[in-house]
Amino acid sequence: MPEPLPLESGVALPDVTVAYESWGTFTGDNAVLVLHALTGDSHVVGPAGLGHPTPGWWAGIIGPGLTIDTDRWFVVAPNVLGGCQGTTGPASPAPDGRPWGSRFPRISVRDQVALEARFADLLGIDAWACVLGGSMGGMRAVEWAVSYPDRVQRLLLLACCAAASADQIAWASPQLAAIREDPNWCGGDYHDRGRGLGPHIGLGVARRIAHATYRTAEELDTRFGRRPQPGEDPYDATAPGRFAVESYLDHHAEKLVHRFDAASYVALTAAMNGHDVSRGRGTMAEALGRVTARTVVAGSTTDRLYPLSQQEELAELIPGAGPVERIESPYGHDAFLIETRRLAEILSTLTG
Ligand SMILES: CC(=O)SCCNC(=O)CCNC(=O)[C@H](O)C(C)(C)COP(=O)(O)OP(=O)(O)OC[C@H]1O[C@@H](n2cnc3c(N)ncnc32)[C@H](O)[C@@H]1OP(=O)(O)O
Ligand SMILES: N[C@@H](CCO)C(=O)O
Repeated sequence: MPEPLPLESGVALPDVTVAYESWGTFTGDNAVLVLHALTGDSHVVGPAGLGHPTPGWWAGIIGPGLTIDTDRWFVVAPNVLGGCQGTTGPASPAPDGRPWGSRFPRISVRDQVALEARFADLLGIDAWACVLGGSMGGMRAVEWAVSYPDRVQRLLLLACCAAASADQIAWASPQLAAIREDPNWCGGDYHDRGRGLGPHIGLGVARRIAHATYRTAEELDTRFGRRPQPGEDPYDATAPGRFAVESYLDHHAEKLVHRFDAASYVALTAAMNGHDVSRGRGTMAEALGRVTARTVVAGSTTDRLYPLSQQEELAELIPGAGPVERIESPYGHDAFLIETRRLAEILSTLTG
């Protein structure tokens, strides 16, 4: 970006880069903005590989002939400000050439959206035909519709909230502590210490905590029960092995540690904690009353982290939004990534 980005904190962030992916052709009124979740990225469509750590997280929904048909829509997925997939974040070089590290300024969901609005300006997109996102992506989507009502024509809010709750901040708290108390955190200035010398243990602990909140007690019980991980014995007195569910969480921790930066995890989690679309805008009803987009709100019936009551609040206070579209799923919060058939059904009411 040619100009520094003024942040809510009063700091101006220089040399901001936005990395993004897009599919389809822009015809002036067909742009769809897809906003990823905490550890997601711009890779919404396509296989893993070629620099992409995970396969596209909505590959079954977006593409030629699919629900968001890229023969019709121009789909844009930017990587978030503060993340680690190409858009400026704590691991990016500051103007002095060294990683920002602890010097990376505090950012908010509003700052992330302000950058995305500038990015839209650069692409020549005055208004999005649709903005959609789940979880942290949903926080940005609702912030977009409140900050720039005339730039959002349709809105899909998935598994998200109008303001982070005390419960969500509480779950984030041990995750942040695990990273910051890892001796390799080094106050946030570990990026130039060399590969393998970051706070990987802390990030892994954070992911284990988070991943358990993304799923449900019932699913974990049904799927893993009290089974030991094959070849391991949790009752071995000298070298206790793991239960299968522990091994499962270890696996998700290890995968994240290999693809994600701990300082981004901290910066993004802090931004999510600060999310409150009504901050400085009167009551929640007044803030959400600014939305003019045709809106659909959807949530998972078993989401214990972003409970359906949060989506009910959004649906109730956003003018014209119908009742919440319920995603009946055993998968809790992660339903917005897994239940693609139901998601396609919900999306087609907006983009079909
Ligand atoms: C909107 C966004 O952009 S969000 C970002 C999306 N991507 C991610 O978050 C990546 C991390 N993954 C996840 O969060 C979830 O796996 C999802 C939501 C993407 C998919 O969920 P599911 O399909 O239900 O996958 P699930 O949670 O069962 O995990 C499967 C993995 O666990 C492994 N696993 C299952 N049981 C065990 C066990 N007992 N021990 C070790 N590993 C295990 C599987 O082998 C599989 O490994 P792989 O992913 O390396 O192939
Ligand atoms: N699996 C998702 C869940 C958070 O919404 C992520 O890692 O971003």
